[in-house]
Formats: sequence, C-alpha cells, structure tokens
Amino acid sequence: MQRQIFRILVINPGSTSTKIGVFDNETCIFEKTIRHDSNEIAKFNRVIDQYDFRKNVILDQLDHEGINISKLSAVCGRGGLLRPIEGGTYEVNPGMLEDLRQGFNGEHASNLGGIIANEIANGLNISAYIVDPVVVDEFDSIARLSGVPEIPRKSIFHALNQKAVARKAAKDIGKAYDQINLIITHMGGGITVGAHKNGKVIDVNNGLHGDGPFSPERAGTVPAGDLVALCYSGQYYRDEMMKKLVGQGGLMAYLQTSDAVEVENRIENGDKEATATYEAMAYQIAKEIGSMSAVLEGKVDAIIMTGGLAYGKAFIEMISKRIDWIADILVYPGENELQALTEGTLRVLRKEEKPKVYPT
Ligand SMILES: Nc1ncnc2c1ncn2[C@@H]1O[C@H](COP(=O)(O)OP(=O)(O)O)[C@@H](O)[C@H]1O
Ligand SMILES: CCCC(=O)OP(=O)(O)O
Repeated sequence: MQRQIFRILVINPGSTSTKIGVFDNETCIFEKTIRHDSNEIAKFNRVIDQYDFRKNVILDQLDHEGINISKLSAVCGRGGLLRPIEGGTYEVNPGMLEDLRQGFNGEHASNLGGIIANEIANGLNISAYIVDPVVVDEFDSIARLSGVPEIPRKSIFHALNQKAVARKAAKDIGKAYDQINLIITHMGGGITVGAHKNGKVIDVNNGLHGDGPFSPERAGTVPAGDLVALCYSGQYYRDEMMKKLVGQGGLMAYLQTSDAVEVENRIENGDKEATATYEAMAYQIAKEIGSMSAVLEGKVDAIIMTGGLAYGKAFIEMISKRIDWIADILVYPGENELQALTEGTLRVLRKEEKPKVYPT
C-alpha cells in the first residue's frame, strides 16, 4: 500500500528572519530564509504589529515560487511566549491565540508563528499546530530561584532547535538522548545555553529578557542595580527600556547592526571596535557554558554549538579556546527547526501521537 503524502507548510518567525518550508512528508520541497533589516523590524512597536508584514512576506514568497497552498494538509508555526508547558505538538486553540496576541510571557517574533499558521489554515479548513514552543519548561526546582521571590527564573529558550539538535547529537555520539548530558548553545538573534541532563533541559538562561550572554540584538544579564537606576532616571519610557534589552541591545547597541556577517566583514577590515565587541560576546557565551558545566556537576558528554552564528568559524574558535577543556565540541551550524516542526506535525497527522491541548 502506498504511504499517504501530507503536504505541510511550516513557519518560523525569528527576531532577525522569517524562515518557511513546504514539506511532502519528511521531504522538503521548498525552503527559504528571509532576513529582515533591523531598521525595518525596529519600526514596529509590538510584535503583533508585524503580523501583516510577516504574513505578506510568507504569502508573497509562496506565490513567487508557484506553490499552491490549497493542497496543504496542515500548517505549523513556531510556538511563542505562552504559559510554561511541556514539549510536544499542540493544536492551535482560541486560548492559545489570545495568549500569543497578548504575549503572555513577553514579546518575541515566535508569537506570530501560531497566529499566522492559524490564519492560513482557517482559510483552507485544515488544522494549525505549534511544536516545542520557546516556553517548554523542564527546570529542576533549584533552577527557579533568582534571589528575589517575586522574580522566579523562567525557561524561555530555543526549545525547538535545542531539542532537535540534541537528538541529532545523541545519534552522532551513538547514545540515547535520555542517557547523556549535553550543553547546547543556540546562537541566533538571541542566545541560549541549556543544560540537558538525561533528556531534560534542567536549566537554561532566559534568552529573551532574562539573563545570559549578550547577543546580536539582546542585552543578556546587566548589572541589576544600575538597570533599576536607569529605569527610574526619568530619561526613558518603559518601552524604550525594554527595547534596550530586546531588539536594540547587544551587537545592535555597540555596533548598530545585528548582522554577524557584517560584523565579521568589519573585523576583517581591521575595525577594532567590532573585534572587541565580538570577542566580548564570545567571552560571555563561554562563561555561560562554564556555568552550565557546574549545573551538570562536570559530567558533560558534549558541548554543542548551533544557530546562525555557528557558521562563523572564527567566532566558534573565540568561544572554544575558553571551554574546550570541559568536553568535546560539536558544531551544527544553522538550525533544524523547519524539519522539527514538520516531524512534530507528521506525528499527529499520522496519528502516532494525539495533539496536546493548550491549557487556558
Ligand atoms: N554564514 C554566517 N556566518 C556568520 N553569521 C551568520 C551567518 N549566517 C547567519 N549569521 C548570523 O546569525 C544570526 C541569525 O541567526 P538565526 O539563527 O538565523 O537567527 P534568528 O532565527 O534568531 O532570526 C545573525 O546575526 C546572522 O547575521
Ligand atoms: C525567545 C527565545 C528564542 C529566541 O531568542 O529566538 P530568536 O533567536 O529566533 O530570536
């Protein structure tokens, strides 16, 4: 008997890009990364204001490629800042849409994934899903304490790619994911460093507006007292302060670009400020990896580097020289997110798994 072919549109809005793919079962028939100019993104006050812009970018691209969306079996988007939930595939429901629109746990482009997927799916009378959203929470209880009881630490990270890369690395190492310990460093517009202990992410920096290294467009950890003082200085509105942390922080603040390729070009041309800033970002990432090795009590099977920045060989070297004594380093540049969204959707369409119901 011939296997049924499901055609799936997958949508991955990131802070600096929108990635889309069309898959016939596991086979990718079309894939595109649309990089956005940081000035264009900065024009929007809230993520939800980018809805029409990002949706049109996707539909125009599909139209340009001559892809007929009427043949789709399902649409799947990257899941955003919802309530903390376990990993898996969730069918988009009204409560989820409301939380994505509000930004229940904050503002990030991934909030648009489920909303746009739902809009396209509705028009075709098919289902919309999200897989392993950025709020997947597997923290050990010890990791939740911040030092201020009203401010618990949160699990907000590149869950989709960290889980997908973890499974790939486990396969490459020749062991089961739930029998090894990994430190996974995803380096995109945001940067998250997760401690994966026997298949669970027991600690990770909150890569949105929490803590950790600075990134192409985020501040990461900043000295807390000085931050409070700046908030109350009367110089900035709340939204302006948030933009300093997310969107206009990190490389954007120091070098006025979130494009690491441009920074690397400037470094090659002898720009000393670009070199010093890039070195500092690598230094902070290495520090975070070191701290996650303490979380895992030194029992680390491998350190994984992934995301867009992992394409930069010199950058990987800047980090590696500080941490290569901890464990072997495996580099998986880019991400497996489109494939991971597809696989999560296929498990449901093939009835191998029931879709999870988002709690509201
Ligand atoms: N070949 C490359 N070499 C170095 N950096 C790269 C390369 N390709 C992309 N990047 C950088 O990776 C970052 C974006 O990573 P990505 O994982 O695509 O981000 P996001 O999904 O958060 O938008 C940007 O700073 C981009 O300039
Ligand atoms: C909110 C954590 C995920 C994240 O930072 O994604 P991007 O790097 O795609 O912005």
